[in-house]
Amino acid sequence: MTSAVTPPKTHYTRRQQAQARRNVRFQTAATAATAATAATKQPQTTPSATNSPQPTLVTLAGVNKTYDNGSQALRDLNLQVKKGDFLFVTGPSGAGKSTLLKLLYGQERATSGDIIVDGQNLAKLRGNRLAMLRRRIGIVFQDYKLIPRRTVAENVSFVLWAQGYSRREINRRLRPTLRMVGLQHKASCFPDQLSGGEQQRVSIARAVVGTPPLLLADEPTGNLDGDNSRQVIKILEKLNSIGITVLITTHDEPLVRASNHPVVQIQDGRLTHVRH
Ligand SMILES: Nc1ncnc2c1ncn2[C@@H]1O[C@H](COP(=O)(O)OP(=O)(O)OP(=O)(O)O)[C@@H](O)[C@H]1O
Repeated sequence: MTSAVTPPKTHYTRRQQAQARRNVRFQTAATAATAATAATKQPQTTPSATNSPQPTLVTLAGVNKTYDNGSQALRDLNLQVKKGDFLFVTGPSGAGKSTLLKLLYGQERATSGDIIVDGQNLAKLRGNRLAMLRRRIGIVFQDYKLIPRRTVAENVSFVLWAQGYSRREINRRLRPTLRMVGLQHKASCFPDQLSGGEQQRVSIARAVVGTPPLLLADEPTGNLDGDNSRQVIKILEKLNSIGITVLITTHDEPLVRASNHPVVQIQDGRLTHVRH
C-alpha cells in the first residue's frame, strides 16, 4: 500500500505484530491500577527492532459505569491493550460493549476507576484537551453515520477540513485513503448511491484519514452480509498491519471464530473470557 493512510511513526515487523496479538492481558485490579499509573508516565517510544514489549496504548483499571437511570453497564473492568493489538470485544446484547468504547473516546465518563488512553487519564481531560485526544481516535459505527448530502470525498475529508488541514494536504490524503478501501471510483457518489458495505468502507476511510493510532469499531459488520463483513475485517487488518491498534465490538461469533485475533468477552458488564 502506498501512503494511503500515512503510517504512524511506529512501524512493526511481522514478528512484532504477532507478539502484539498475544499481548492483550487481563490483569487483576491491583496490577492494572499500577499499570494505569505507569501508563501516564510511559514514554510513547518507537519500539526497537528487537523483540521488546510494545507500549501500552489503553488501560482500564477497576472501571465501573452506572448510567443516571441506575443501569450498571460495566463492573470492575480491567484491561490492557498494547500498541499494535487487534482485539475483538464480544458479548450478548446489553453486555456493555458499546459503553466500553464510549468511555474510551470520552463520550461517556466512568463512574469510578481509571481509563488511560495514549498516556492520558480521561478523567482529567476536558474541553480542548479531550478534543485533541479524540482526534487521535478513529471511530466506526454500525450505522455508518455518513452525512447524506455530502459526497464520499466530502464525507471523508470533512474531519480534516474541520481540523484546519490545507486543501493540498486533504487532497494528498484523500485519494490513497479511498483507494485503500476500494472506493476511489465512488468519490463523487452520495451515500444513498452506495451499498451498505460501501458505506461502511467510507466510514472506515473517514475514521483513518487523520492517521489515528487507535481505531474503535462498534459493531462495524452488524448491518452487513458475510462477504461484506469479511471485507471490512480485511481492511481493518490491513490498517492494523501498518501499526494502527484496532478494537472491534461484535456479536458475530463466526467472524470472531474465523479469525486468530485475541478476544475478550463482556457479560453483564464484566469481562468473563479471553482468547489470547
Ligand atoms: N445512555 C444510557 N442510559 C442508560 N442506560 C444505558 C445507556 N446506554 C446503555 N445503557 C444500558 O447499559 C447496558 C449496556 O449497554 P451497551 O449499549 O453498552 O451494551 P452492548 O453490549 O453494546 O449492547 P448491544 O450489543 O445490544 O449494542 C444496557 O443495560 C443498557 O440498557
